[in-house]
Amino acid sequence: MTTPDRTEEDAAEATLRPQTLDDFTGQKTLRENLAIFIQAAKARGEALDHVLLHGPPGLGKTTLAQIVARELGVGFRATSGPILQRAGDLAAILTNLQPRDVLFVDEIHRLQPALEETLYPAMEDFQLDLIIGEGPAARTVRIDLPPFTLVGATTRAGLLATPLRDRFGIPLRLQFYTPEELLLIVRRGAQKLGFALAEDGAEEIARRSRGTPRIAGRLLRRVRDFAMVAGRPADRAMADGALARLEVDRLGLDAMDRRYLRRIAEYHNGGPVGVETLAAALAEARDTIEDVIEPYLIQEGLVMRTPRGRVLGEPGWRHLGMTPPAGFAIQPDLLSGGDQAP
Ligand SMILES: Nc1ncnc2c1ncn2[C@@H]1O[C@H](COP(=O)(O)OP(=O)(O)OP(=O)(O)O)[C@@H](O)[C@H]1O
Ligand SMILES: [Mg+2]
Repeated sequence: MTTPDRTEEDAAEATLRPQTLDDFTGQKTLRENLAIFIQAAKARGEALDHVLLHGPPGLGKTTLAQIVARELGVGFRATSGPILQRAGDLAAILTNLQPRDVLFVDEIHRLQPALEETLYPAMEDFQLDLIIGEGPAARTVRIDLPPFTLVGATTRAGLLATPLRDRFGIPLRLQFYTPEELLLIVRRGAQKLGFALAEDGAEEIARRSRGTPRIAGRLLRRVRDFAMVAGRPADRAMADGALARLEVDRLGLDAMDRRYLRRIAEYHNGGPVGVETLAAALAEARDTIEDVIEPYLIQEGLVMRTPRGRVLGEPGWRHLGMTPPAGFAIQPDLLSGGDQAP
């Protein structure tokens, strides 16, 4: 339920998606910087420099990419790393862009290496090198592209090859949202859905959304369902009951989060334990653990990344209702130079 990854149900998200930079709550510094770069590019009549959006799922990368195109008043074309298979597909998209258009490439870290190399001259000089024909008769033709803005999105910038990362003039990192920001998002969402949500009900949802607008939207829609069926107003008690039934705990963690924490506590005495070991034990992909589960748990201090593996933090033990083993203390050497990706 609280997995920040996109699911089918999130098709309903479109209704809640902010359309303008002003409508976009939170990420204050990022938003202010972006507004300036957009204004300057528009004033010069040039394409905006390439933008890299990175951060955990559900924080607003796709939303921001659409907003950038709308604020620039240009066309928006979207594709994704795994969808693009052949250089020809990418060439077709690039040559069909209008000047200053935004090309959004989601999950850009999953782009094939060969396509990545096609992108380098396209991003840098707005040129495309195409190989025509085969064997000895093959020749390269160079095609001029309209100036465009590539907006790339990735859950971890560390997964990108350095030459690709370096070609983004505007790298932007999205942060988890504060409960106050989420409260604004929940209130606004309830309004858009035409749903009477009491202030304390909104607070409860905001507090338990794992710092993630996608989860806030999802919990909001579910609480609305419970309130409708129960025929009672959606206040704190209603929200609390609904979230408890969805197995969202008081910190907003879901069953998977708790399974992860319990594994470290019960099988590894609090760690350190390697991420591969955890992935195998939990039957989850390592990427899912690192991109989806861990970022929030780390931010909240429930778990820590150390060079020797994951270690349960004191709040992690407390949240599980367990006491740390005797002599539990984080050794300073464990904390220096963690293997955390940038
Ligand atoms: N700042 C915000 N204010 C209000 N709603 C937001 C905000 N950011 C995101 N949302 C909502 O959260 C949902 C998820 O956002 P989005 O799809 O942009 O996330 P994402 O970062 O692209 O996720 P993924 O990594 O899974 O692609 C959207 O429905 C959007 O309406
Ligand atoms: Mg997205």
